[in-house]
Amino acid sequence: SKIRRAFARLPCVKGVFLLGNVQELTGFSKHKHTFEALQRTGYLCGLRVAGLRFVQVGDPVIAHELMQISDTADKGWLYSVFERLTSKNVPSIFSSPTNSYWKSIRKGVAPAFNGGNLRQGFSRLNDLLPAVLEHIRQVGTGKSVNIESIASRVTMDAIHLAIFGKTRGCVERVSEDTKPEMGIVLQDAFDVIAAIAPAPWLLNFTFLPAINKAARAVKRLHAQNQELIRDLRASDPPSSSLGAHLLSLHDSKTGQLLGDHQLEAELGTFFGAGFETSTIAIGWALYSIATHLKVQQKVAAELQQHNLLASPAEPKPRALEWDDLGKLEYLRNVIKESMRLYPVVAGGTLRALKKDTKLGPYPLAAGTAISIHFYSIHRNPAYWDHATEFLPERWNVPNADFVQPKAGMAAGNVKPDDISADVKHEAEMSSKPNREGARGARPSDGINAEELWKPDKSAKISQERSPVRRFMPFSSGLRNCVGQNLANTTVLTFVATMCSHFHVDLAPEMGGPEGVEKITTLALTLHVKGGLRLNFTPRSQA
Ligand code: HEM
Repeated sequence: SKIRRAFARLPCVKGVFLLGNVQELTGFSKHKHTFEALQRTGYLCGLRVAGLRFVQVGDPVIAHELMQISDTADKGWLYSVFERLTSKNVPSIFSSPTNSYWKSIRKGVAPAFNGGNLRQGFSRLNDLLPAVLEHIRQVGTGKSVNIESIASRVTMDAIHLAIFGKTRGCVERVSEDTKPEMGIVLQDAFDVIAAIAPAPWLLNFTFLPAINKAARAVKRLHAQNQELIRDLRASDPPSSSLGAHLLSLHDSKTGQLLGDHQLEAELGTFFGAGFETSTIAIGWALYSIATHLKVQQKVAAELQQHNLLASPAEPKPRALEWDDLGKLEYLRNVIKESMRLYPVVAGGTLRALKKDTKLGPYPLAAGTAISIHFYSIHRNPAYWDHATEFLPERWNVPNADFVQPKAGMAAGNVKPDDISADVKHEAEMSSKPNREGARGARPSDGINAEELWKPDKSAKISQERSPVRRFMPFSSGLRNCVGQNLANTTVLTFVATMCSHFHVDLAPEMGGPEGVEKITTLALTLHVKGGLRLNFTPRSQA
């Protein structure tokens, strides 16, 4: 009742009688409706649906307070629903509160994503792409492809490479024009979670046909995860791989190596967190390029500058190399801008207050559930000029990931080189070399994938307080995405290769950007219902 009383003082948006804000919290376009609610209420408001109450935050400064290493808030109870996806409701790196278990897993797996290891695995990732290029050529000019079906085969194999050091052969069957079987199982189970998130107990009512279908999807995922563990135990993954790291992890409570249920939770999490997200990020990046001709021309010019662009005179340009990723600055900015306007995890992250806390002017009670809405933060006009326009150039400014100091901000208190605790921590957590990584990941070892997304990581922040992040497609603070270097590398490699070989257009049947907008929906991810269709015209054609 304390939560309820405090909640009642928040600006709220009128909802449906008894049910509440169904449109903002459960509707097809809930990302837009929540954003509109936040716009009307000063970027902090209370929304409720069927007895559940959420404080929505669309202001990066307030979000910053909540996502820091403070004891203000932690991952909330809603994350336990993800544990339904693994057997026995075991916590994982994703669902666990920020405790010693989480810390031991995070520290243990982070090195698998460091620059040295990604660099080592790059050529195998890159080797996946010729089959994709060939498939698109075979489809032919004037016919559209579902880019998510195609990209998902690469992202699935890329995650397999990261875990097992080998692919699952998904790209080999790219001509099937569907997502790989394993991805379909994952997606079905995640659809269940998105639908029943606030009421996971619903899964017990298996006598209802819809729930029965959902329960079967979750069961299939459990079986799939168990098969992955058997594979992992039977194979001998390279010591730099994520799989080897997982196999050598100890439970901080028992001191024992992780058991099967824990491994299942972790493996399921890595596939669940990395597959759909990376796939859709590729889709949004190519959509943005396809719908902005001048941007596409600039991307092509940059590729040409590095001899990576196909043309009638040069139908087979040289293959992309690891070092190119560091040089394609404009394309990286294009991808960042697409992640700003279309953050895959648009609904953001959830926190529960650990103690009574004032958010902005509103005192809230311990236990209050807070939703940090990335979509709104990324479009909040108080923090972004021309917030709804697609402007890759905005990323040319140093430290553009962070709230820019405004005139009148305590300029006298500038502390040069002050990197905030969480940024330092992020860097430490993700860059400690592992045993083999120590060989592969020396700082002098050429371009490190972690450095690719400058100015963020190497930011020299000069603000009085720790820097406030306004760009957070991978979340922010300690609980940010541990796989973001792999994601960024996969997305950039895929998009660069496609743009090297093809001119990309939005397929006419999508009905232009307006048509795409109409069928864009937010479940767990912000995606185009039914998939995004694009036309590819080979640049080698005259
Ligand atoms: C473009 C692709 C991706 C996006 C946009 C993305 C985004 C995110 C976000 C927003 C979070 C925080 C979620 C929350 O707080 O509820 C997160 C966490 C996480 N992501 Fe990603 N992710 C991507 C790719 C990946 C990949 C490729 C992997 C690994 C294979 C991965 C593994 C994880 C894990 C394990 C966590 C939990 C980290 C922790 O709590 O310590 N993600 N991701």
